[in-house]
Amino acid sequence: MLVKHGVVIGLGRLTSHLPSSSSSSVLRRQQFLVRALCGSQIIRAMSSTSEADAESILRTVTPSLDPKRHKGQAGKIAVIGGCREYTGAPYFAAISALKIGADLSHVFCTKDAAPVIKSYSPELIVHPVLEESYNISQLSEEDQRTVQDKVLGEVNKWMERFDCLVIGPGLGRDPFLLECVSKIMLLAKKSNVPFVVDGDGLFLVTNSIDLVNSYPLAVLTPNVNEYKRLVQKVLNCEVDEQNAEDQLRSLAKQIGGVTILRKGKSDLISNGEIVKSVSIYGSPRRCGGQGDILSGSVAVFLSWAQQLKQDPESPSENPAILGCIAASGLLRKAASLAFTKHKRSTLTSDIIECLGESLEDICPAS
Ligand SMILES: NC(=O)C1=CN([C@@H]2O[C@H](COP(=O)(O)OP(=O)(O)OC[C@H]3O[C@@H](n4cnc5c(N)ncnc54)[C@H](OP(=O)(O)O)[C@@H]3O)[C@@H](O)[C@H]2O)[C@@H](O)CC1
Ligand SMILES: Nc1ncnc2c1ncn2[C@@H]1O[C@H](COP(=O)(O)OP(=O)(O)OP(=O)(O)O)[C@@H](O)[C@H]1O
Ligand SMILES: [Mg+2]
Repeated sequence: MLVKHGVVIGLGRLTSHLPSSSSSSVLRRQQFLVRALCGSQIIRAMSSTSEADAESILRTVTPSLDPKRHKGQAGKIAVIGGCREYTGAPYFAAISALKIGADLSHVFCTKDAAPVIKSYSPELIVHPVLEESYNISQLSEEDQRTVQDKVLGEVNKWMERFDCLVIGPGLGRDPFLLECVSKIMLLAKKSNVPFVVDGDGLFLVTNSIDLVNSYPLAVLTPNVNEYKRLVQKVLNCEVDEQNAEDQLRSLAKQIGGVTILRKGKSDLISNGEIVKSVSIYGSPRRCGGQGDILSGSVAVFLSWAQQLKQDPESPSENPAILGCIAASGLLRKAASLAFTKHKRSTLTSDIIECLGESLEDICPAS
């Protein structure tokens, strides 16, 4: 629409110097060419614009609060992330999942990060199971393997209970830890558990693309840096802003049809076939942690969209695409509301506080 307006204004400017009553064939031809050019721009802009109706998708995928449902049916999410440096990111992702309506939210993090994350919230179930190199470097190779098996055993005993994992917020880049996480991805794939890969999970995946290649239940949520690295690695070229939609489609196709949510001024979403955008006005504040809210939210909406799939009346679109659109729309609405209240001091926690009110506005609880 904005592009359309831009073109219409441009047309007015371009033709304003031409006398409207001119009978000169040259002038008439110029006017015709200008209109034809601008007209085709409008058509091109409209046909390439694939803005999703995020509010309507939010209404479709959000389940009603049915008293017959038991704990767990509205979603069990697990975040794999949280290390010495980063405790905020996994907390933001996990608490956002609960605030949107998931029933249970787990965090699998390192031993150092666990007490800190627990102290942020008693609502989260925190497993201090991940290990970093500095803790095991004095061990023999065999003992290191035993530690890794123990970590994987701890995660795997829960795996089938989860509706979706979020892999990467605040994970860090420790090599031993990332090796364990790559094996956690293999376990999730074996159990057909969907996962959202974000933050340092994307660092891991970009260097080992096979971890997600052709897994239809994988969603990648890169920010500007993470996207650049993915494009360079997978497509062997630079990011092309002029052909952003086509490039995203090619990237998702090249990784075997995984869903990619490219974060930015507009969020762009593709599974290698369709491309959708979500451009609802959000917030001009770019404080850290908003991507973590998004990854936790995608996990919840994806799980809800998966449940809907069992209903023959359900929308035919891929649950991962629906989950991404719903999460992006809700985050932007909450960010906008938080900014109205807090202006320059808006923080990620303020946006999390607005998730409930924003969802309520679209899908009232009763
Ligand atoms: N409150 C919290 O706890 C929050 C924690 N957060 C968590 O932070 C982690 C990184 O995510 P981010 O978004 O800062 O990564 P991004 O924009 O690609 O990098 C920016 C620049 O930093 C650099 N760099 C990063 N890590 C590096 C490393 N280990 N060692 C060396 N360089 C490193 C990076 O360099 P490059 O990747 O280009 O080599 C780039 O230049 C991730 O786990 C995220 O979840 C966020 O969610 C926010 C809230
Ligand atoms: N320039 C922008 N204008 C409006 N919204 C934006 C802009 N850039 C990002 N966003 C919104 O903020 C959300 C988070 O994107 P961002 O690029 O900040 O992620 P991130 O860097 O991974 O965040 P985090 O700090 O949590 O790691 C996106 O879903 C998007 O909707
Ligand atoms: Mg991030």
